[in-house]
Amino acid sequence: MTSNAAPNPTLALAGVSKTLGGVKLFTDVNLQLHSGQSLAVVGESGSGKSTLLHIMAGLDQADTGEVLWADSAIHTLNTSQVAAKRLRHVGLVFQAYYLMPHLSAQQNIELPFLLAGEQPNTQRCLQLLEQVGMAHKAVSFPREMSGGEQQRVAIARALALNPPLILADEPTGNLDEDNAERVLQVLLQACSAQGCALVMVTHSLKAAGHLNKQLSLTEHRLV
Ligand SMILES: Nc1ncnc2c1ncn2[C@@H]1O[C@H](COP(=O)(O)OP(=O)(O)OP(=O)(O)O)[C@@H](O)[C@H]1O
Repeated sequence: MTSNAAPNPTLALAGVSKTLGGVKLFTDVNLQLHSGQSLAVVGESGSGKSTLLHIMAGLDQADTGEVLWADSAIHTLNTSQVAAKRLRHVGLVFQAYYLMPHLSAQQNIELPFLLAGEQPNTQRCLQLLEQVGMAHKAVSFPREMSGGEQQRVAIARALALNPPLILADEPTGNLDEDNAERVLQVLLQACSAQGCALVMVTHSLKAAGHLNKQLSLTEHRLV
């Protein structure tokens, strides 16, 4: 590749389809997302948004089609190869947060550094806690936090290693209006300042409107 060639998209899906439990969720999903771009995926409950996000994350396999992270065709890799790449390439925010219950808020955000074999960047972790409005709960454990507080820690954790791709499932779902706005700005700032690409599943059309592009899973198509 020459130095002025266009970079590969951070995330690309081509011809992706999925059927679960005999029910067709979606078919022939195609998209490309580049550094700095943000995409909201909306659609009715049960339309398959979370499943699509899990396929983008390499946590679930498509029945057909290709999933690429930059130059890696992850549909051709085995589970441990995908997991190793995911650590660096993808920051994930799950609907159910999945914080480690025996770790404090700060330790949860430091965890990606340890998994990547790095010394935690304490300054960055504290800065992220501050950005999501959770600095005052740095030493609190998940059981001592509300759902919305855990959600904000999960968002900070997803950003810790500054991954090229952020995949967030309803990241504002449990937040009041002010905190929803706050975490949206944190996610969008990661796009504009760090060049992350962001996919956000949401039921909130207001939240979706903050992103560059909005697509809907409707009648088995992403349109
Ligand atoms: N392991 C599974 N086996 C069978 N069906 C499943 C499985 N996981 C999910 N489903 C079904 O697939 C459909 C899509 O689920 P998914 O969670 O992707 O939808 P969604 O659009 O994210 O919904 P919501 O907006 O309510 O979170 C649902 O009808 C769900 O019941």
